[in-house]
Amino acid sequence: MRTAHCVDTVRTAEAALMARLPEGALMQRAAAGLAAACADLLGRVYGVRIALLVGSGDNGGDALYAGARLARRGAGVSAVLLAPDRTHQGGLAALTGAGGRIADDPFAVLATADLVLDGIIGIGGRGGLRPDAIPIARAARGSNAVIVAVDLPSGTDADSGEVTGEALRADATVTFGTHKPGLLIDPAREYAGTVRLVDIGLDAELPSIPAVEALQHEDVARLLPRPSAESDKYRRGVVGVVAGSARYPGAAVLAVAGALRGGAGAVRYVGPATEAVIARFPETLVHTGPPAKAGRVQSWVVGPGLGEGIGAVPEILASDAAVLVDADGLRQLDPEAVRGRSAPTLLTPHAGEAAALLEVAREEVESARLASVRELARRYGATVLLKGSTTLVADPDPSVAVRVNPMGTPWLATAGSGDVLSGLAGSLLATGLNARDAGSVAAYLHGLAARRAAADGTPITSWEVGEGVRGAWGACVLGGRT
Ligand SMILES: NC(=O)C1=CN([C@@H]2O[C@H](COP(=O)(O)OP(=O)(O)OC[C@H]3O[C@@H](n4cnc5c(N)ncnc54)[C@H](O)[C@@H]3O)[C@@H](O)[C@H]2O)[C@@H](O)CC1
Ligand SMILES: [K+]
Repeated sequence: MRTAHCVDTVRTAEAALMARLPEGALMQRAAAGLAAACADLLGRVYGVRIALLVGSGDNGGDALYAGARLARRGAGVSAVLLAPDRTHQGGLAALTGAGGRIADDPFAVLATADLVLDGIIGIGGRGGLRPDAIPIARAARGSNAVIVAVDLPSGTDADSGEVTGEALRADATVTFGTHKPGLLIDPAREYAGTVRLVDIGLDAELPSIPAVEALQHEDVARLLPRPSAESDKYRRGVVGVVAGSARYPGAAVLAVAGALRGGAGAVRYVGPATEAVIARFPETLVHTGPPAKAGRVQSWVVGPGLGEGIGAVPEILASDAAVLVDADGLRQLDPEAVRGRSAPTLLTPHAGEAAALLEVAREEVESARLASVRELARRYGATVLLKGSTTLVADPDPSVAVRVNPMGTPWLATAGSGDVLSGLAGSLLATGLNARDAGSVAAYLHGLAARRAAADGTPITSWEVGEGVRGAWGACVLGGRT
């Protein structure tokens, strides 16, 4: 599991750790890790030209001490001081003592740099880059240098992943002690490049429940259902899929495709697309009457491609099975009906659907994904999976870590991929996973299946994503054993 903590938590943990260490020790650990990561990225240090962008706080201090270490190993290091009268004095002395210098002409230094260390602002920053930093950040980005962000890309918000002004896009970020939520959540995540975590001994001081967490192969392997010797198809769980319409029969087929690969012992399909479903998946149990008469299920998936046929939603919400509501099913969703449920409920909107539920503009959801998913979970008293480039899964209890899916790929932005995801997550619900685990494991398998299918750089279809779930499942189980 990769975990991320918010700034306040990091500050408290750092204070507790610093109280037990000699002064400056923590910054030295950070700088040593940062310098080592730069050396790794560059492949060599001697003769390399490095520009440090140094702001007014300790983030700049980290850059200066790392620069000093690299200068001692033969790099030519120049510091661009953005706030010369408030520069970290110890760091500056270390740099000049090691042969580094202060840049007279920042633009000339940046034009020839091989590597730029962005130490403008770290966790103490508020808002985007200030006007004086913007031309310098643009010159860095316009150069041929590799840009390494210190702790986080300057101008991005550590806690939320929001980018309110201009920020400096990095090729890599070296972060200290723990990930920050913004490094895992778009839009800030896109600015971070490859993220490396430097251990500065903070773990023991951090709370065990992070703000945000991301599953890895072994976590998924641990959560995946496994049938036992006594299992029969009913004990493995039955998932009911209420999807599709005369206009969108394919949504039913794709949701069933996902449901068949999520570990449930049987899939019931209820709706008007029985012929299309049976033609592809003869193993499906089909029913054309109301869902309540379809037979026992442990979970329902309702919504994909329903069009105007959303009349089944209240009936399904009134059942005592776990319920996943997606797509058209999210229209006119009654918060009271959702709140009143005792069985798990998972809502799976994309940004547009989430915006409609929250009655805000889509852009507002996209720019503040973490706040939006938390607000939806709070309002509906349900688990919410907000789809997108970094899919988030929030529990209605705000003290529970929000899961962020690290396995997305832009290739998943293709018609029908959400239908596969909802079937898959609903199937995992039927096997007994709670809503947060079912949603986050489904998003992970779905993303991994898409990545594997698109590994040769060619576009993929939602059908292929469904087909790829088995391979993704296997990769997690095999990877999880190591
Ligand atoms: N606290 C600690 O023990 C450690 C901190 N470390 C480093 O210290 C950083 C935090 O240092 P600070 O608390 O000094 O804060 P920062 O260095 O992140 O920045 C704070 C300074 O930037 C200014 N500022 C705020 N928003 C700005 C903006 N938009 N544009 C320009 N300037 C802005 C503030 O006025 C303040 O002077 C971490 O991100 C990390 O890099 C590491 O050395 C590890 C140990
Ligand atoms: K930074």
